[in-house]
Amino acid sequence: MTPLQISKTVQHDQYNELDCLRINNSAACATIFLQGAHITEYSKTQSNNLLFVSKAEPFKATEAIRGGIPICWPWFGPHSTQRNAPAHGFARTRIWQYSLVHESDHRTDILFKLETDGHDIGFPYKATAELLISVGETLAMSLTTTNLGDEPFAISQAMHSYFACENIATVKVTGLTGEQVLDNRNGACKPFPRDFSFYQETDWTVLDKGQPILLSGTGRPAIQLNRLGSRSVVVWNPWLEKASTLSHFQPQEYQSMFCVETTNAGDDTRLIKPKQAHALAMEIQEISAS
Ligand SMILES: O=P(O)(O)OC[C@H]1O[C@H](O)[C@H](O)[C@@H](O)[C@@H]1O
Repeated sequence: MTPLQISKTVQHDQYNELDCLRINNSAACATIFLQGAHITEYSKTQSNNLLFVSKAEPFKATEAIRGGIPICWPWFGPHSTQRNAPAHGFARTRIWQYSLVHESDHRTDILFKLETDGHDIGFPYKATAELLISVGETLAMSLTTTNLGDEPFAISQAMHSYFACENIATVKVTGLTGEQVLDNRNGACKPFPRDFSFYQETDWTVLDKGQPILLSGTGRPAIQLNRLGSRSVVVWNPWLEKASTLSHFQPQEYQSMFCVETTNAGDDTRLIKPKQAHALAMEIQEISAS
């Protein structure tokens, strides 16, 4: 397909089996796939992609992309009761509708929308998920869930952000002073270290107060992660052994990625009443060379 210029800063393109939008403004460029409303590239002008995407990713229809920022919705992790429901919900393999809502020289805002009609496996409710992705000096994303039905429902969710790094051994996660940390591998609770480094398989849900988090030692500018509507973060690296069991992933790539996921997970699950909405938002900001 020849890319179609749909506005000054947005092109509609295709990569392998998937349609995508390519955004280019004076501050940054980005690639967002319509399947999953899935951003795989965010690069400030003259910089590298700050998101990790696996070299083994085939970009196939109905298969979740390994890397970027998968949207896990309307549940995170395994479904609480239905074993046959897909891990991390169904939003990441659906095609979302989009509209360009704002464009200037230095910022482009696109709104993605997914609607459920009560017939989806694991989620018998009517709802919309609306994801605003704003590409500029910072990358801002806001995911609003609205209950369109007559009964309340609970959701857990994530912006499952894969960050790129040169060497996992030097990465530091600072400011995540969780009061409760759950090790998702074995259910153990433990304190979260003040300055966290990766040295083994890590899969933690940290319940916190939603404060900013600093990601540094990545071999590129440090990142500040700001959140709204989130009092939990999932910190994940599969390390070598688990990496070899993952789809669309080369085992050694565990050294060049880590996930610090803006979530409503664990005890931070949210109840949404009829006609009400909940928004989960984050902003990723490069702050300096590290
Ligand atoms: O392989 P996926 O379904 O994309 O999940 C990848 C990972 O996502 C989260 O970080 C979970 O906490 C992990 O337990 C899971 O392994």
